[in-house]
Amino acid sequence: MRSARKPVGLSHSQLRGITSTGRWSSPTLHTRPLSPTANYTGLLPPSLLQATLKMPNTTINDKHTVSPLKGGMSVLKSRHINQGTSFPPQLRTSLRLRGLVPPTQETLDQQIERVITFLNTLESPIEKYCYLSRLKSENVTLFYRVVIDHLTQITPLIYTPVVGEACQKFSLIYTPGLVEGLFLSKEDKDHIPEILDNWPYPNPEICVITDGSRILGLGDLGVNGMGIPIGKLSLYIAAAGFDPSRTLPITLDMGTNNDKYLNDPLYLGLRCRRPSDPDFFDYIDSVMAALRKKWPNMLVQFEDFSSEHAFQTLDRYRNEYLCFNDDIQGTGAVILSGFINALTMSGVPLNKHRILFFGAGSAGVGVASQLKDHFIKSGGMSPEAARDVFWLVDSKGLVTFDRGDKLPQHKTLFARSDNGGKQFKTLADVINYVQPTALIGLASQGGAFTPDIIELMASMNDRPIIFPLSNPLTNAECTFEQAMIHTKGKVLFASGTAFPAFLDPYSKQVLEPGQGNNMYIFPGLGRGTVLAKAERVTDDMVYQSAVTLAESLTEEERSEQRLYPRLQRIREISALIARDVIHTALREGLAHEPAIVRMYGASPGQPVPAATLRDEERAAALLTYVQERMWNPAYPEDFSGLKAMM
Ligand SMILES: NC(=O)C1=CN([C@@H]2O[C@H](COP(=O)(O)OP(=O)(O)OC[C@H]3O[C@@H](n4cnc5c(N)ncnc54)[C@H](OP(=O)(O)O)[C@@H]3O)[C@@H](O)[C@H]2O)C=CC1
Ligand SMILES: CC(=O)C(=O)O
Ligand SMILES: [Mg+2]
Repeated sequence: MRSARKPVGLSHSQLRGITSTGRWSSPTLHTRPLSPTANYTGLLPPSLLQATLKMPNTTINDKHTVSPLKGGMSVLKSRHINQGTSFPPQLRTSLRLRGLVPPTQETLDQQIERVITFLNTLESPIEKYCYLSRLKSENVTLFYRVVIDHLTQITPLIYTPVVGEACQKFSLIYTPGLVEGLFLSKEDKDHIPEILDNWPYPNPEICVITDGSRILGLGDLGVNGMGIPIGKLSLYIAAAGFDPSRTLPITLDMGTNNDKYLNDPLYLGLRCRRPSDPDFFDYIDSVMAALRKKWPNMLVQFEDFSSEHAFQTLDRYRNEYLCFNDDIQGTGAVILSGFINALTMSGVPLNKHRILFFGAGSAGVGVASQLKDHFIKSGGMSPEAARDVFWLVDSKGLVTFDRGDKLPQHKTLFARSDNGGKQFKTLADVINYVQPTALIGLASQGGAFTPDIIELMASMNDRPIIFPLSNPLTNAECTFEQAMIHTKGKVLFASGTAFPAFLDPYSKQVLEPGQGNNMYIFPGLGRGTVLAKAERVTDDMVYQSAVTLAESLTEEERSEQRLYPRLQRIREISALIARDVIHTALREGLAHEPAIVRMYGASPGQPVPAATLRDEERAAALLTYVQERMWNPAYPEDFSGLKAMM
């Protein structure tokens, strides 16, 4: 087996995108099948050769060369195939697994019980995160069954808040051997197609892409931001049934302006500052073009870009590519949805609301824009009157045209000119001036809604709407308990990260706070867009996802004063959102999936009349169509697919 030839299979350039340090790293080994005739000695450090065992269908002999292997370890190391202790006896024989797993055969439920029991013995959230990441890399089916069956326990571990800590420590907890996404370094600008070729799974349907410049409310985390695309895509899979092997997390490594990481010897990203705007757009243009060339139908979700780049990339690509920005549009939709329900409960007519945003970045302006559209569409207000419902506060105070600083374009959408030359610096001053009915926190300033601020809101409103939406938990502007206590139970509340339930001493009810997080929107929005083979993601599709979410509450949920449905229903909700997003695509003539357009008697790209879309039978059939295409984690009963490995 030992070849006299120079190593082939993995050249240095083929490793691009998988290692961002230039150091040898075992994830490189997942990039493409290793050549059975190659000698990898010298190409890989001996300690890392062990990691080649992770490669399906390969093993290493004692001379450090790679040879094909059927069954055995290759099965256990294939995360999409591995069943561990669930493999039945006859399969253990044909797959040569006997002795490699403990003799007891377990059901998936028993495996889940072990995972949860062990998870509960771990103390720190980050240990739990690492354990779950490892589990996902070893057995995808078990991992997602655990997530789906224990959503309220697991979501905070794989998403906000713990994903925030995981990102901050990404370089520290990085595990060689775990390939969860692609790193596209700006130094690799001339190798982007080659890096995309390295991705081991064919035809991704959806990618979440970040440049790590504004991760949750934690700022510029550089390449450590990778935890966010991974976490978001885990929710796409769990909540909307995307096939795990067809999701692609991407982190653009364009350097970081965070000195802490630039000086951290363990930091895994480029050690340089972020590029100028022309260089940023030049690079991201190349990435977008390469993505479309390789995977023309893939939906791209932009995530956690610094605010100006978030708006600029959305404007630049939204009509040309199938894409959306989750922080602007997904957040806009989820908060509009909670707001629609809060409006009813507040008893204040739509046109009497005065809404104050604490934070004027991508999320703040994204939400304000979505609410404004609703005030126009549903409230019959003129664009000018709807615009006047909103006030923005940023780090310099109330955003006004005559404040003296140059406003970025997105702030001009809601900057005030009716302030009579007066400027307001503190939040309390602004509240006293605006007299808001709703206070929305999207400024990443943990604790900014002090008892005084909350009481001020309560003094002005029978049912103040207070949404501390910043993430992770440490950045929330106030807790549910504080909001309840300081409004004497009157608050209409939603937070970005989930807070525990609270026994309201006034109503004696145990109340669960709403979670106003875009995770209620993006899975269904993405599912609908991809299933419809939509040409692009339109404002109407985003708006519809908000309306569907708002209408999805059951009577019981409404009687519990919820603004959002129970998280446990998220798959059901995502299917409804996907169905209604497809309807919108059909109405707009943007759907191209033949099977779907045929259901409505149309051809691809042909608008379907609103009356046809109201047909309840077709709507029910479309919902079934969506549900039947949701990936459901379960071990196969038919093992013929494994024949090749026997
Ligand atoms: N619940 C959810 O689903 C979502 C929550 N978020 C959360 O929202 C937060 C903001 O995100 P995003 O808008 O994208 O971030 P940005 O960085 O784009 O915006 C942050 C805004 O907060 C303002 N700000 C900063 N410090 C203060 C201060 N002391 N007083 C008042 N305003 C201040 C900034 O002001 P300036 O412009 O002057 O710098 C800026 O306008 C994050 O915590 C994020 O996690 C985001 C998306 C979804
Ligand atoms: C939830 C989310 O997208 C954020 O905090 O950025
Ligand atoms: Mg985000």
